[in-house]
Amino acid sequence: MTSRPPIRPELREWILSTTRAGHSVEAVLQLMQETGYDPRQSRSIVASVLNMPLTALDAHTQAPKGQPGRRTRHPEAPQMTVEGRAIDVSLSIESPALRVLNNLLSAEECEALIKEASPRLQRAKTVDSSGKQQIDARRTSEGMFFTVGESPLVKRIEQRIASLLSIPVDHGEGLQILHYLPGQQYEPHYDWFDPEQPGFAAITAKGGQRIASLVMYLNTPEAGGGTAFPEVGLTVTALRGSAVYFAYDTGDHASLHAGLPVQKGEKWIATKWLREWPFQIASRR
Ligand SMILES: O=C(O)CCC(=O)C(=O)O
Ligand SMILES: [Fe+2]
Repeated sequence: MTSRPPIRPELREWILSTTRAGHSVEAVLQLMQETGYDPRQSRSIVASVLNMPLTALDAHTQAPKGQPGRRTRHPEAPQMTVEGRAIDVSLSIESPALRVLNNLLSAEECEALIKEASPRLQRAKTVDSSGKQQIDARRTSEGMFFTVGESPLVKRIEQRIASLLSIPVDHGEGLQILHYLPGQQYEPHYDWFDPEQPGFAAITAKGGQRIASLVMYLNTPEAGGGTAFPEVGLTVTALRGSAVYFAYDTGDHASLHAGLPVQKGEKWIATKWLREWPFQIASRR
C-alpha cells in the first residue's frame, strides 16, 4: 500500500461543510483544482473524507454532465417471466409509475430471508440531513441491511430484481429488512432525496439519486400493515411473496407513501432501493 499524507483538518472540515451546504462533489473537486490540488489528489482526498470508495466517486463524477442516469423498466401486465419464474402484474398505475407484483418471491424464500435477517435486527434508522444514519421516531420498526450479494439467497433475489426491472445489480442499495409489531408504522415519506437538504451532495455522491423502490412482503400480517399511497388513494395489501414497485423523479409528490400501522400480528418486508448510477461494487457471480 502507498502511504498518503494526512489530510489537513481544515481541508476535511471545508469538504464536509461544503457538501453539507448542498454543493455537489463535482463543485468541490473543481474548487480544489482551482486552488492547486491536482485532479488525482483531490479525488482521493474527497473520497476519503466522504468515506466512499474511489471507484464509486469516479463512476459518479465521470458521468456525462447534465445527463440523466439510468431508469428502471416498469414491469408489464399481465405477467413477466423472469429467470424461469412467472410474476403476475396485478395492478398498474401511471402516476406515479407503480406496479403490484404477485409471486415475486416464494414462501420458502420469504421464510429464509426472515431467518437470515432475524439475529441482526436493530431499531430502524433514517438518513439525516448531514447524511448520517439516525434513529427516527417516524419509523418505529426494527431493521437490518444485507450487503449486495451477501448470501446465495440475497444474490438470487437481487438478480431476479435486476432482470425484472432491467437495471444492473450494482445500481441497488443493500437489501433492507424491516420488522413491524402491532402499532408500529412508517409515516408518510418520499424515498427520493431532497436536493434542498444540506446533506444531499454527500448522500448522492455515491450512486446519485434514488429512482425506484421495491417493497417486498415477506409475510401476511393478520390485520393492517399495508403500504398506502395517499396521493393516489391506494393501499397495497401486504401479502407474502407479493411486492409493490414504484418509480419516481426527484420531487415527485405522487410517490408519497407510508407503511400503515400493523393492527394484529407482525409485518416483515424487504426493500430494494435503486439508484441512477452504480451504487457499489456488486460481488461477481
Ligand atoms: O412498510 C412499508 O410498507 C413501506 C416501507 C417503505 O416505505 C420503505 O422501506 O421505504
Ligand atoms: Fe419508503
